[in-house]
Amino acid sequence: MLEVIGLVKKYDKQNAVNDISFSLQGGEVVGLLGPNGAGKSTTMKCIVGLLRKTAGEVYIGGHDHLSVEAKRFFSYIPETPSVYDLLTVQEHMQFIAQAYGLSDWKTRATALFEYYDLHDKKDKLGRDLSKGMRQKVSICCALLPDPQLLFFDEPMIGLDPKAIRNTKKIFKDLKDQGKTILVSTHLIDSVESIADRIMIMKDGSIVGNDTLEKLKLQMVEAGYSLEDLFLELTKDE
Ligand SMILES: Nc1ncnc2c1ncn2[C@@H]1O[C@H](COP(=O)(O)OP(=O)(O)OP(=O)(O)O)[C@@H](O)[C@H]1O
Repeated sequence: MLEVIGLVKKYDKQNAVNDISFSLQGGEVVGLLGPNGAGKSTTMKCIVGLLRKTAGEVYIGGHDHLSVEAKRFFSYIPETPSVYDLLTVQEHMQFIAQAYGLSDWKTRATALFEYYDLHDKKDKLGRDLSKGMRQKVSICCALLPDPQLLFFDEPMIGLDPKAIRNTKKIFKDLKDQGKTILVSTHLIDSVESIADRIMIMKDGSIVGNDTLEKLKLQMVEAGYSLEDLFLELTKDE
């Protein structure tokens, strides 16, 4: 579903992403973990085409990531969900439907509003939404075209415990629907319960990449927790 080969991103002379390669199979949920500044957001933004990569190749659904064909496969939910101040929640969906040329989107939008508890908010303006609601609107907009692959950048930041629990449930449901998900975070426990695989980034490189099952096995043998392993792999020399 996603293949990243030798991705490099330099800001001036600094290598923010340092020749990384990885892939995601269809239906896999992968957590991209790393401390602040590790390069997670830069990696994601290069993959979705918001930042120009310095080198490397990225394929989505077998297509170059910048092609229209690739764009039909995925949605990206940014760290700070930005909504249009003067569009209502319903108008956000209409905007996405028109941009993607979706017919018969209203039934799907209504179902998404029901599911994400936005039904009574559908006439609210973007500027009047809380951070949690903005995120839900952002997720509904992302799901309206029914993408197979979803990128979430730091989805738990700024959410209260209830909204964090809801977001975890959303991941679980999307996983059950067979979606492929890459989620970047520095909050380990936010992905521990849903990720099939964890990739750990440090200083622009991937320093750990394994299934959660194998990682847990290694951790139990070594008497570690996932947090211990994360701190060990990302510690400064
Ligand atoms: N626009 C930019 N110009 C110059 N350097 C940048 C820019 N954006 C990010 N960087 C640098 O690139 C490196 C990777 O940053 P990035 O935001 O990708 O990390 P991150 O892992 O997402 O961190 P966080 O968890 O804090 O969001 C950091 O050293 C950062 O200072």
